[in-house]
Amino acid sequence: MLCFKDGSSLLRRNYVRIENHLDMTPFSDNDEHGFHFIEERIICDGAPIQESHPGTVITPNAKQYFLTGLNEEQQLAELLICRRKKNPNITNHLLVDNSKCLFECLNIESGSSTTNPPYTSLVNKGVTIRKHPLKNWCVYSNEVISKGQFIAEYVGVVQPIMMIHNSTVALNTFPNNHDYTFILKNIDESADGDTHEICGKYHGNFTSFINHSCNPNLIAFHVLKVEREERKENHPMNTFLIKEDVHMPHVYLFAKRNIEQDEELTLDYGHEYVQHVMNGECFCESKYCRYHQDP
Ligand SMILES: C[S@@+](CC[C@H](N)C(=O)[O-])C[C@H]1O[C@@H](n2cnc3c(N)ncnc32)[C@H](O)[C@@H]1O
Repeated sequence: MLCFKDGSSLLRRNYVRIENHLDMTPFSDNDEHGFHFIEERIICDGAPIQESHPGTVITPNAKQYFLTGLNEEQQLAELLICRRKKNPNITNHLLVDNSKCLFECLNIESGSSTTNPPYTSLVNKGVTIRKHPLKNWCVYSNEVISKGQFIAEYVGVVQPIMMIHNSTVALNTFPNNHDYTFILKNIDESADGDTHEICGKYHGNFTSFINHSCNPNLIAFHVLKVEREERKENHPMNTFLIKEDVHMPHVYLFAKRNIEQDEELTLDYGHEYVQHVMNGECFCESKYCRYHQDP
């Protein structure tokens, strides 16, 4: 059994059981395809880290929602902003700005240690990774998970998108043809498209092995970790950001609905990905599958 920190908590460890019912090949840390379990994302050398946007005001017309009640509107959200500092006036809620679908979470349970980031994984019993004849490795929950629960951060190597697309050697020599990239949403409006991605191919945690489903039970949020905040008198939140990394948000996975024990954890990779990277071949077996056609 592998044991690793999930990147969300400095104290808590998530447990991963590896099972391979097909050929009993052990999947280990640093196995034949060179996968290394890591605890936090790695920023690749040369990736420009932009810290800017002084005075960006977040959520001027904010509404309040609770994390455990994600609704359709929230599920469409593109960005979750996570403050490191607590605002004593606001407790346990998310704020949504409809115009940009900004999420803001405050005071999410962070454990007893002050060094803990705001998220502590609520998944106590960890996950099991098993092989499937068509999808290869799959991740299953070892416990019942409630809608809205935080699962883990998608970690890997953060790199400029061009790096992997130019690096055909790396892609072609990899012993399997699975793809492990997560495009980061660039929220810098002056920038031309997305610039960075997280590659969980060689370095990652169990989230690298989460497969696509057309009816997923997880949802990914792009999270900006606010390093510092300042008081601003006229602002409804009384705060504004003075430092954020707009190119490299963190990707946090949450339960989109209640999940049963031993249910496979899945995400919707999006049409572009399934069409172009998976050639439209989806084995999610969901009755809502967008790609499977009955013979
Ligand atoms: C991030 S990896 C997921 C883990 C992967 N199954 C493995 O064995 O390492 C993404 C790759 O898994 C495969 N995959 C994920 N979801 C799938 C699905 N619903 N149907 C078929 N293949 C899938 C595709 O090859 C895709 O590029």
